[in-house]
Amino acid sequence: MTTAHTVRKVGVVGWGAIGRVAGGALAAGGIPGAELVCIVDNRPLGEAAPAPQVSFEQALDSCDLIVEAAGQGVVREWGERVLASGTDLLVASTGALTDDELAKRLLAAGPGRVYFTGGAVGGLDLLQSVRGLGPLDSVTLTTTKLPSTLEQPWMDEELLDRMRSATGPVVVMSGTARDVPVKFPKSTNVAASVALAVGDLDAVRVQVVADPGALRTRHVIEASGPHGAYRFEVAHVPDAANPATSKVVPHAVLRSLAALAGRTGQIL
Ligand SMILES: NC(=O)C1=CN([C@@H]2O[C@H](COP(=O)(O)OP(=O)(O)OC[C@H]3O[C@@H](n4cnc5c(N)ncnc54)[C@H](O)[C@@H]3O)[C@@H](O)[C@H]2O)C=CC1
Ligand SMILES: O=C([O-])CC(=O)C(=O)O
Repeated sequence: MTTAHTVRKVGVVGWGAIGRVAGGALAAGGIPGAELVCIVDNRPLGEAAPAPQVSFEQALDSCDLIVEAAGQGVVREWGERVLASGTDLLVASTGALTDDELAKRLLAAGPGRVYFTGGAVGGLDLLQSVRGLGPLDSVTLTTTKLPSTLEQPWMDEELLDRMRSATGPVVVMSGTARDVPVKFPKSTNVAASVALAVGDLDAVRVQVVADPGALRTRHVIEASGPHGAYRFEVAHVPDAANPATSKVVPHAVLRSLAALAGRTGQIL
């Protein structure tokens, strides 16, 4: 049986390191079955943008899929309205889901559907599959980045000094996937993504490490339980303009869009 496909009309919210690359590829026809219809950003984008810059409300009128590539605040502020308007939402800032109430509301909202991109980490599909065998005993994530990408307004001078003068790795926070993405909102969404796969924010122990030698951003996921042991390690080249974000992330968004547009064979 053949299925009639409609072209997904995509709006990108956030024209930064992720949005520009993902939106640019969409505008160039890189994802069969999906087209870039509009862009939302709180900064003026000028003539060079490949689709009209519109308000969020206008985007909801013209799109059937919104890609969030702007920050956790946008998911908090707009997530439910996107879904209630019947528009699907692909979320990059998964850290917003550490708020249980918001997560419940988003997962219950509709008729639009919410999706999460795997972003900078791999292995989420397998970790999600493992849930079928029962709970894991231990899940850890260690994220190592350049110190400048981890500086936060809540840090005291002593910690900032240690990070800035470090000659080797410095642990800047240890916590759970519930605590960490709130403290590093632009840098540790991956912790929430691992927790989404495992199904438990509190079960995922996270270490955030600042390392002046981290020319590549590393994420190491280790998990074990009665049924097996799992280890996924990535070392990404950071985006040149925004080294907090790994260069691969817009391509993870594009992969998610290809799956949603449903035009290619796909490992889901
Ligand atoms: N799941 C994952 O693995 C990853 C997730 N992220 C998430 O994606 C977000 C975006 O990442 P990048 O593109 O690297 O950031 P970026 O800082 O390069 O770009 C963000 C863009 O969003 C715009 N923006 C911010 N707030 C807005 C608002 N309220 N309304 C409209 N536009 C707004 C900014 O003006 C900017 O153009 C990050 O903040 C982070 O939460 C980032 C990297 C990996
Ligand atoms: O891009 C990365 O490596 C991870 C990142 O910034 C995030 O999870 O927010």
